[in-house]
This record gives sequence, C-alpha cells and structure tokens, in this order.
Amino acid sequence: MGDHKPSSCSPPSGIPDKLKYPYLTSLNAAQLKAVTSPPEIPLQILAGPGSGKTRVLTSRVAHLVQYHDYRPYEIVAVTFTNKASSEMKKRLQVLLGAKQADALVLGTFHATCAKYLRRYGQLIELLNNFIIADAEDCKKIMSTLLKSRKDSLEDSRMALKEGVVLSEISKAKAKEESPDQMAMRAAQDPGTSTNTLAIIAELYAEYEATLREANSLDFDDLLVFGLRLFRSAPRVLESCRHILVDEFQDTNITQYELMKCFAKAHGGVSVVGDPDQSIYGWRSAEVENLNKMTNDFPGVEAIYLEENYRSTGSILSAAHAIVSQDRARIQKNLFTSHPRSTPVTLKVFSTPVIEASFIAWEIKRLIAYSGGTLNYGDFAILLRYNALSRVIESALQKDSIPNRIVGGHKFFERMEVKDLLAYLQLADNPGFTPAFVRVVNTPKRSIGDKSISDLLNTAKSMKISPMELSERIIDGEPLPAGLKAGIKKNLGSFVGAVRKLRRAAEKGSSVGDLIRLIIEKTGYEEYLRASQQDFDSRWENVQELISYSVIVSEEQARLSAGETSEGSFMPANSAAVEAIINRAQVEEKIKSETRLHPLFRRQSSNASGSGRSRSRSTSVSKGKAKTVSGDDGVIEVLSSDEEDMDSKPTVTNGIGKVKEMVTSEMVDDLTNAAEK
Ligand SMILES: Nc1ncnc2c1ncn2[C@@H]1O[C@H](COP(=O)(O)OP(=O)(O)OP(=O)(O)O)[C@@H](O)[C@H]1O
Repeated sequence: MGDHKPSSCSPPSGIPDKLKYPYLTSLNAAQLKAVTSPPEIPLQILAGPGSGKTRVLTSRVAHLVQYHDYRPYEIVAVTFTNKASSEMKKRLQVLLGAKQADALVLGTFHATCAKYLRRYGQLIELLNNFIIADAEDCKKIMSTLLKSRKDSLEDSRMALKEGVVLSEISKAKAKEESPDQMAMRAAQDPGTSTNTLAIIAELYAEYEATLREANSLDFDDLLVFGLRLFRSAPRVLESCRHILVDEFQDTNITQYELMKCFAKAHGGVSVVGDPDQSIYGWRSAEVENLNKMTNDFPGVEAIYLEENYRSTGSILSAAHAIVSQDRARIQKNLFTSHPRSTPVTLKVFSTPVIEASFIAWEIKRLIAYSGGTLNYGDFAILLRYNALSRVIESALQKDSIPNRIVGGHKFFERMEVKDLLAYLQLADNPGFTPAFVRVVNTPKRSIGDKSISDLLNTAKSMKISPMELSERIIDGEPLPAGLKAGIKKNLGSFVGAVRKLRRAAEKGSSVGDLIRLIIEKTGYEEYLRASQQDFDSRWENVQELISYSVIVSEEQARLSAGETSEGSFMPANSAAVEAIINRAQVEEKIKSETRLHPLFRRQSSNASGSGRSRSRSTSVSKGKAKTVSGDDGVIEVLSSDEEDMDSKPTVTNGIGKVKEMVTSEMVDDLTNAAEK
C-alpha cells in the first residue's frame, strides 16, 4: 500500500458539534460512527438493506469537505450505476451546494476512468479523442468478424453468436486476461467447449485490433486502459485523497485494482457494501474483494449498519433465518423499530401444480379481502429460475389473472420452446410451413433467407409443401429450376432429423423422447450453448418442456383411455403433442385479445383455413384437449414472434429482405417464424 500522508487538517478527536454539521443530526449511532470515522483509516461499512447506506455515503463526503477541509476534487466517489451517482450528486448538492458538489469526482468506475483517459490518455499512447464503442457498435464489429469466418465455423458446425463471444471477452477483460492468455487457457483444457474458447480467443485478438484501429474503447476497455494508465503514471492520481466505493460487494477484480490505485497516494478509502446482497457473480463480481481489502489495507475498520428502516420485523427475521445459514457469511444482525406486523408465511406443497394453484387462489383471496385497495398490479411472484414460470403461468391463466413476465418471455414464447415445438409440428404435419421456416436453418445449416425463399417459391409453384419439396430433393428427384445445387447438401441433415423424428413418433415414442431425439439429432444443445449467453436458463426451459410433456402425456392417456385413435398420425402420443401445442395456443389467444396478429386475423376470418389446417384436428377433440374454438390450433404457436420483431429491428430488416422475394402469404409465414 502507498504511504499514508496525514490529512492537512487532522480531525479533532470525538464527535463534532452536530449543530455545526446538520447532516449529522439525522444519523443513528452506527451511521454517525461511520461518517465521522477518521479518513486515514481504511473503512468498510457493512450495511444491510434499507439501513441508510446512501445517506451515510453522502454524509461522509460532506463531512470530508466541511469538517476535514478536503477540496471536493480530492474526493473520488464511485457508484455502481449512473442512476446511483446522479442520486448521490443531487443529495450532495443539497448538503454542499451546487458548486462544491459539481467539483467532486463522482461517477461509475467507467465514467471516472473515461475522465482520466481523456485528460491523460496520451501517457499510454491513447489519443484523447478516442471513441467509446457502445454495445451496438461492439456487436457490429463482432458480427463482421464472425461473417468473415462463416465458412470455417459452419464446417465445424459451430454457431457462435456475437453476444456469446462478447460476453466471454468481457469476462476476460474483467480479470485482465489478454487474448494470448485466453488462448493458453483454451490449450490447457482440451474438450469441445475448449475448442470454442480457442476460436473466441482468436476473435478476441481480432476484435481488439479492430477497436484500436478505430481509436475506440469498449466499456470494459475503459477500466482496462484506466488501470494501465494509473499503474504506469500513478502521479495522475496524486490529487485523490479519498476514494469512496458504493456497492463494493459487486466490484470485479479490475475495479478492485482500480480502487487500490486511487487509494495508493494517500491511503484514504471507504467502501460500503453488503456481502448478503452480492448479485453480480455472473458478471464477474468478486465478493472476496472484502476479504482481500482486509489484507491489502492494514488496519481496516469495519462498521456495521444494522438498523433497517424499510421492512417489518417479520420480514427481517425471516430473511435473517435464511441468510444466517451461510456459515461463511460475515455476521450481521439486522433489526428495526418497525412493528413485527403480519408474519411471513412459508408453505410447502407436494407438487408444483398445487403450489401454483395456491398462488393464484391467494392473489384472488387477498384482493377480495382488501376490499378493492389491492389489485393485480400490486403482486409480484419471484421465481428461482425461469423454467418454473410454466406451471405458474398456467395457473394464473386458468384463473384469468392477467400477468406479464418481467424481463423475458412467457414460457411458450421462448425461442427454444418454440424451436422444439416447431420440429414436433413438422414431423406431425409436414405441410405446416411456419414450422418449416422456423427450423429449416435452426440449428444453422447454411440455409440462408434467399435459399428459404427459393424453397418456398418453388414449393408453391409445384403445389406441395416446402417440407415435401425438401424430402423429394433428398430422395434424388431432379432439382427444380430456381434452386441452387448446394441446397441438397445443406438440407440433408434437416430432412434426416425430421424423418427420424417421424419414424419414432409412428412407433409410439413418448413426446418427451421425441423432444430428446430432436435435441440429439440436430445437436440442439450444442447450438444453444454456443449461440445463447443465457444457455443455462434456456436449457432449463428445454428440460421443463420435457417434464411438461410427460405430465400432459399422462393426462391424455387418462382422458383417452378406452378410445381408439384410428387413422391418426401418432396414435400413442398425438393427443399429447396436440395438448402441448394448444397450451401454447391458449397463451397466444390471451395475448391476441388485445393485439391480433395478421395471420391470426386471417385465420379467424376464414376459419376453414388456407390449406394449413392441421391434418389431425380430429384427434384433438377425441383426446378432449383444451382447444380454442374456431382457430387453427397450430398457427398461433409461432405468432408471438410479432413481439420479438417489434423489439428487435435487425430481425425485421432481415425479414424485409426476404419479403421482396416471396408472395404475401409466405411473408406471413416468414414473419411468424422469425425470431432471435
Ligand atoms: N437514521 C435514519 N433515520 C430515519 N430514517 C432513515 C435513517 N437512515 C436511513 N433512513 C431511511 O431508510 C430508508 C433507506 O435508506 P437508504 O436508501 O439510504 O438505504 P440503503 O441502505 O441505501 O438502501 P438499499 O437497501 O436500497 O441499499 C430511506 O427511506 C431513508 O430515509
């Protein structure tokens, strides 16, 4: 650690006169101790939720200025988000006045580093007019790099997406790992995913070169280059006498190193954090930084803020009963002067379905009990992971409780669920074009938009389905005019997978086994892993779909016991496939009540269908599966893509290109199948 330089104005001992420093009057004893702790003693403020840490942090800054006579520019205060820093600034403007508050170095780690790099970047050969590449810019760079490797990636059946590669690069930068070091890591650990890592390391090197050529820094570079600057020219931080870090539990290795650089000149450091609230492990946060600080800064003082001003006593004791089971946890005992109030209820259910029904029932009960003071918008349901939403969505829908998934899609609207259902639909009904469009190139098989539109156009002119056309091509029929010779090779694995699926279905494989077969024959798991950042969550959805199919199959078996299903395509499992698809359809029905998809509108106005009606609609009624009257049960499974297209303009652009080449009916199909 750097040498301690005594503060120019040593603090008088004891607690200052509160009347002279009004911000001290609203603090409790622990808060007061934290705010007035001598600035040269490294300080950890361990603050529980709702214990006033923002108040303490801002008061401490005010105290450094007003009591210890620090110049505002000698204080660096780092927050985790821009929102938090503007909130802090507002409060400091009140405490110190606008002029002094504006002179503080206040912002996120990224913004603070950017400030120093603009001023001193030339010391590390960085032009000070560098451009900060935002997420969209980075995606474009990576997309160009991936395109230039398209053939080799396809040869090795690798479907790398920009987001996945960028996320790996970001993780590497968070721990100061260079492209060469990443390549070494890949070489040391052989395996399939390591092969992917080796390619990512190469892309990382190319990505860095592209950024440097354009005099650009991405967000992570701001930290990496900041660190480089502060290490090679520590004098630029001479003026920093005290650094304060908010949400310290969420700092990563690079941010911790930055903090050390800021504290080096004068040793003044205060951090506020709560290890119990560390939620950014997935973004390289190192809760260990709290322990590291104890070693790196001798004499660290820890002050605990344990009085909670936000929650009732019951909520606090329930929370404590849970977190205190972590033996390695830094002990904190939150208390509150609020009453205990209504106890927290813990209910244990024998099945997820019963649990979900209870949740729906309880919401209705509480609304009725509140005499209208509560409504649906006042309830939140937290889930441990995404895949759990399926049962709960189902229960809420049964009880007509309107709901939305925050920050994601409903279960049956999720990409992976729709992909797998589309394969089932295609095996079941080869004439169903939207399913064909959705999965003919999923996972990637080098069948681009142009090839798909050629297939659709040719099939239409031959009055057959594109699936049938694909099968004929694979069976050796002469390639119709308008199709490129290479298409046969690329269609091979797709047709093969659909046929295997169809055969298994005819033999009566369960729906769960059919889904497993799709995954195996198409390499869907590997595809998801390589193309989706949130692979784990998506894979859980796949597992949930399999579990759901088992439940539905059992229900269907009970319902149709004793009935024969003569002439149906998949005798043993058709009703289950239907029921799953209809479940997705019901979801869509609810959504389309307010926003009808064009394709759905057409179906509604022409219920007899346009040749896309399901070949086995009879088996639905036989199996007594829940249907939506008058609609083609399958069309709607894909129609929720409209929402995805709204939110992802690049996809719309891609579709726009295809639209020029196909008929309007096909456009609807393509529109339905577009996603990602
Ligand atoms: N000493 C105090 N006396 C009365 N109210 C207080 C005191 N300290 C904090 N509060 C109140 O407690 C609430 C939480 O404060 P604050 O937002 O500063 O907490 P926090 O610890 O930053 O919260 P979070 O859990 O969001 O991190 C606020 O309404 C604040 O006004």
